[in-house]
Amino acid sequence: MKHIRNFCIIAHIDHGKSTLADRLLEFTKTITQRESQAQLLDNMDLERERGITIKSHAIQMNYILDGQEYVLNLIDTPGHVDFSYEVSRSIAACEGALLIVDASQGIQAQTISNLYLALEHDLEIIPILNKMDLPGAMPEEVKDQIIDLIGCKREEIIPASGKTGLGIEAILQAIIDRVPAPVGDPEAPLQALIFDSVFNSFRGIIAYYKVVNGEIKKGDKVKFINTEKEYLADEVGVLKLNMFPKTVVKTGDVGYIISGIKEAREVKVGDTITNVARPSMDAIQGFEEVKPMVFAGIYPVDTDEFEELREAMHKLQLNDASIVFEPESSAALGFGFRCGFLGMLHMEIIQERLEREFDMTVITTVPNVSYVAMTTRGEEIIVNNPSDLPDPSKMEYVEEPFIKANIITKAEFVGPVMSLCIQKRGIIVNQSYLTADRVELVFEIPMGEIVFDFYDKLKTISKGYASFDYHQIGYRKSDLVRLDILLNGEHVDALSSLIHRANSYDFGKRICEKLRELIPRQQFEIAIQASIGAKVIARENVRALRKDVTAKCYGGDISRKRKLLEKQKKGKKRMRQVGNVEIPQTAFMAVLKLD
Ligand SMILES: Nc1nc2c(ncn2[C@@H]2O[C@H](COP(=O)(O)OP(=O)(O)OP(=O)(O)O)[C@@H](O)[C@H]2O)c(=O)[nH]1
Repeated sequence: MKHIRNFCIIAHIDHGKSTLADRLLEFTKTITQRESQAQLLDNMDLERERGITIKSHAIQMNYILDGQEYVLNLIDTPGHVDFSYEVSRSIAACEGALLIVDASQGIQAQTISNLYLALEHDLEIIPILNKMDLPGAMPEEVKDQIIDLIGCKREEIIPASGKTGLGIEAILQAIIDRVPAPVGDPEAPLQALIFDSVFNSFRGIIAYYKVVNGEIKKGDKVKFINTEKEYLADEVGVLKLNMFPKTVVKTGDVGYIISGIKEAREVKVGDTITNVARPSMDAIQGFEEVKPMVFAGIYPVDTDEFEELREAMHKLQLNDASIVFEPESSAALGFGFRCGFLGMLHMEIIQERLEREFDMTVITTVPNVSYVAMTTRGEEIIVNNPSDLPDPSKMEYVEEPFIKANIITKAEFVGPVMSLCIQKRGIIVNQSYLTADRVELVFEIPMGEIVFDFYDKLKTISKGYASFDYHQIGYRKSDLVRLDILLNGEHVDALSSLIHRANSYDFGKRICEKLRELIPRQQFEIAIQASIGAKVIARENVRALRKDVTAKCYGGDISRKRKLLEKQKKGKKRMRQVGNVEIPQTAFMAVLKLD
C-alpha cells in the first residue's frame, strides 16, 4: 500500500488531458508507442471522433524510481459538464490530482470547478503548465494565475507538453513524492467505492472501484450496499491496457469486478461494494442517484418501427444507466418515448448511437428541462413534457430548475456576457477579478434558458474567450406559460414549449417566423399560429406551391430529373405528416435555431 499512488487528471476541456495521459502510459511502458493510437484512453469511436472523453477510465502503471517499484493508478475523468457527477466520483477514489492548465489559454471555468471538487476531497494538487511547445504559450502569466488560484510555489508548477514529452519524467517524480499513499485498513471489512462501470457485450457489466478498506477476492460473495444486490465475484483484477485478472485486489488499489451483471442500472457509480460473509454496514459517503436534466421526445420516423426503437433504447440503457425513457404518444408523432438525458451533449450522443449502432432513423423533439407543477388540489406533478402541464385554472404554480453558472472571461467582454445572462433571466450574484484582465462572473439562471444555445452564444459574444460551468441549485417558482403551435388550425403537441410569460410574445413571433422558413411549401397554403391558451399571439403563412419541382427540368436530361426526385425523397426521410401538413425534422428543433 505504501507504494501505491492513485491520481486523476483534471483540466478544462481541450487543455490536453488525454494526450498527456498517453505520454505517461508510454513513458512507463504501460503501452508501446505502436499501441498508442492518438488518445488511447478515449476508446469509444464516438469519443475519438468528437475528441472528448465521455466516460472515465482507469489504468495502472508500474514505474521504478530509485530502485523501488511503484503502482500508479491513473483515473481519467470526463471534462464535459454533462458528466460532472462522474468526475466527482473519480476524484473521490484518488489521493492526488494533476491540474492541467493550457499555457496558451490560462485558467478556465472547468479548471476551477474541478479544482474545487478535488480540494473538497483533500486531494494533493500538482499544477502542470501544459502545451509549453505552443508559440502562444504565456508561461509566466499563467503561472501567476495558478499561484493566485491554489497558493502554490512557483517552482512547484511543472512545465510540460503532451506533444513533445517535456516534463513527463518530472510529473512521475512529483506523483511519487507529493501524492500521499492511500490510507485504509487492510484488516477491516471490505469497502470498495465504485467510480465507473462499462458494458461489455461478452462479459456484461464491468465495475471499476477503489478498495478503501479490506480486500476483494475472486470467488467472494459481494454485496452492493445501495442497491442491496448480491453477486459472486467471478473475476477480479487490475486494469492495465487490458484487464489483468488477479486472485485478490487489496486495500488502496484500483481494480475491476466481473460478476455476471447484465444491466448498467444494477451498478451505480458511487455505490459501495462489501463482502457478504463479513459485511461493512457503512456505505462510502457521497452517493447520489444521477438525475436526467434534459428531456426530449424520440420518435421513429417510420411509425411501424416503434417496437424496434423500444428494443434499441433498452439495449442502450443496458450500457448507459443514465438514460431514462418511458413511452409517450403524441397526436402529431404517434408512439415514441420521452427520454431523459444528462445534458444536451449526452442527448446528441444517444441520438447518434441510435442511428449508428441500431440503424434507427428518429425524430427528436425540442428538449426541455423538468418542471414541477402544483395543482389546486395540492398535488405535485413532475412535468417532463410541456404537453403535460396542467391547465392554468387547475394549477397553483409552476417551478423550474435553476443553476449557478460560473463564467470566466476577459474584462472587455463583461458587458456583452452580462447582457446575455440578463436576457436569459439570469441574476448576477458575484463578479470578481482573477487578474487585471480576467473576470469571474457568477449568475443564477433558469436551467431551461441555458440548455440549448447558451454556450454557443457565450462563445460568439466573447470571441471564444469565455468558459462556462454550472451546477443545479434547486427549483424556484416562475411565471411560465405553455406556448402552443397550430398548423392550419391543428395543434401540434410536439411543438409546444414552456416559456416565461414576459418573453412569450416575442418568442411566439420568432418561432412562427422560423417555422415559416423551415416548413417547405406544399400544394396549399399553411397557416402557422402561436397561441397561449385560446389566444393566438402570432401568425405566419407558408404560401402554396405552384410549380412542380421537376418543371424546370422539362426538356432537360432525364437523369438530372431523377436525381432531383431522389434528392427530394431523401429529404423526405425525416418528414412527418400532421393533419395535411408535412413537417421536416428541423422544424421540431426550430426553437434551437432562433437567432
Ligand atoms: N501543441 C500542443 N497541442 C496539444 C498538447 N496536448 C494536447 N494538444 C492538443 O490539444 C487538443 C486537445 O487535447 P486532448 O488531450 O484531447 O484534450 P483533453 O483535455 O483530453 O480533452 P477532453 O478529454 O475532451 O477533456 C488536441 O488537438 C491535442 O492534439 C501539447 O502539449 N501541445
